[in-house]
Amino acid sequence: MRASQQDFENAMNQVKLLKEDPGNQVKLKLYALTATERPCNMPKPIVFDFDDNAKQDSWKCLKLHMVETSRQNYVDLVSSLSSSSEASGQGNCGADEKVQESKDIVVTSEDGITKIVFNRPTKKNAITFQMYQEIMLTLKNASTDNSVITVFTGTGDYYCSGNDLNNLISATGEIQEAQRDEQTVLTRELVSSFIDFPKLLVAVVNGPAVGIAVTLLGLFDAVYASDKATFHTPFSQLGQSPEACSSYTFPKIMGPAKATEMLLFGKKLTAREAWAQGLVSEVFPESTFEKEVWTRLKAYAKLPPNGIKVSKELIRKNEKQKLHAVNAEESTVIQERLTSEECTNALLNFASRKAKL
Ligand SMILES: CCCCC/C=C/CC(=O)SCCNC(=O)CCNC(=O)[C@H](O)C(C)(C)COP(=O)(O)OP(=O)(O)OC[C@H]1O[C@@H](n2cnc3c(N)ncnc32)[C@H](O)[C@@H]1OP(=O)(O)O
Repeated sequence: MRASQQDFENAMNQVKLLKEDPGNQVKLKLYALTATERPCNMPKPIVFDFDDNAKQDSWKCLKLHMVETSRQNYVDLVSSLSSSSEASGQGNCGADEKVQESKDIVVTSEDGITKIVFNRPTKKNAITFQMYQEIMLTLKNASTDNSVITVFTGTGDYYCSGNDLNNLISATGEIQEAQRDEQTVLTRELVSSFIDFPKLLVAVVNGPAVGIAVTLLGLFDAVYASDKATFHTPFSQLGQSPEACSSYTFPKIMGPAKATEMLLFGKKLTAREAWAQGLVSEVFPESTFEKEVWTRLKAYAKLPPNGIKVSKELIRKNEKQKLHAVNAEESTVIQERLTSEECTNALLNFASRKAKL
């Protein structure tokens, strides 16, 4: 069946909704296929010297055939573009239905950069169970979308205050036993998705970072920090133990003695101290932080993506197995810690507002 005028008009509208630019070659082809729809001032071709009526009829017939064929070709081409755009859109985090809808994790994709924003400023961007799920889904999508770099950052004055300590506490202020397992499983799965993430992963640390928001940084490829950022892992104060492979990555990055200060004593580092210890790639003055970092990232995102991907793979591949083993081991300890009296008291104290860092 030939494409109707309506099919053709629908296809013209569909082109405007394509998620990806089809490129100049395709655009030219689409333009050419609409030529028969546009008025043409060129004289009609006189091939044979038949009488005028016969020429008119034959021209009308030819024109109708050209119009129908062009319409059909146009509709077919747009249809193939739409389906390939949808297929790649499934891996496009910006286009993902759930992630797009979330208010606490905001995802955008532009200039080759997938930006994942902790967006819960009234709670200092603390990570809820729902946010754990959304981050994992976003990373999964970002690993196959068109972006070159994936960036985490925060809204408001904090980068992220870590795990939401209310994840385990009921509305009446009691520890919810059933949530302990969920917390352990989610933490392990989240960390796994960072270990396996194949593309460049960059943290733009706009303000204080606490707990798991800090430990995960050991799995990033680059960490840019504002000079008002701080880095704090108060596990001992919370009766907890390190996660996100930090029991392995931190001693490796900064040496065991400095890692002990952070992970065991809960020493809070300034951005410059974190840089001096190798956890942060570069520190920027707060006044120029956003501008400088995003200009730089946009330039990096123009680098050939496949070269970057294989280079990251080379740097990380020998560590992956070890990191997964560490993740598993840390999860076992976290599970134990969550049932400990020390941790229970710390969580209840936080819930009753007796404790703050
Ligand atoms: C529990 C199992 C964990 C397993 C996985 C392990 C994960 C590791 C971690 O990440 S542990 C979490 C570490 N984070 C913390 O301990 C931070 C706790 N928060 C604070 O100490 C303070 O809120 C602060 C220092 C981050 C900020 O203090 P400030 O005085 O500037 O602001 P408020 O305290 O008034 O905070 C504003 C509101 O935000 C809520 N909030 C902040 N952080 C968290 C958090 N991590 N979890 C839950 N809620 C948080 C805070 O309670 C305020 O809420 P309110 O306005 O309703 O009172």
